[in-house]
Amino acid sequence: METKTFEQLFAELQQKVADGQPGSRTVELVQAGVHAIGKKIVEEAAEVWMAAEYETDEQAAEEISQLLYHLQVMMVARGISLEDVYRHL
Ligand SMILES: N=c1c2ncn([C@@H]3O[C@H](COP(=O)(O)OP(=O)(O)OP(=O)(O)O)[C@@H](O)[C@H]3O)c2ncn1[C@@H]1O[C@H](COP(=O)(O)O)[C@@H](O)[C@H]1O
Repeated sequence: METKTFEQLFAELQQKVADGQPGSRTVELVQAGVHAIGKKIVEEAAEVWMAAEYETDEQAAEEISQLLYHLQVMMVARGISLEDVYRHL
């Protein structure tokens, strides 16, 4: 399976939102706004916690990928770049 890096995913999401790509969940979420995206982040974070405590490595990894995806959606919605975040690492 072809894998996608964090940077590649971010570039893809930015492009989809810039194009307003029909059928894109990312475009839908960005249109729904920061409040709706924030709720998804909290939900996914809880799922990461539960998966890490009670599920397999594979399930935990999947939940982590969903959390990272939703964090990137929030960044796109707020116009925050990878560099803006990396500066704090
Ligand atoms: N990495 C992800 C990704 N991770 C999670 N998700 C979405 O987040 C959902 C996970 O949330 P839930 O388990 O809560 O699912 P749900 O209950 O259906 O969520 P709700 O719609 O009810 O809020 C999944 O069903 C996916 O729809 C993602 N959607 C997209 N991506 C990537 O983003 C790219 C762009 O996607 P689109 O914008 O949809 O084209 C894709 O190529 C993917 O690589």
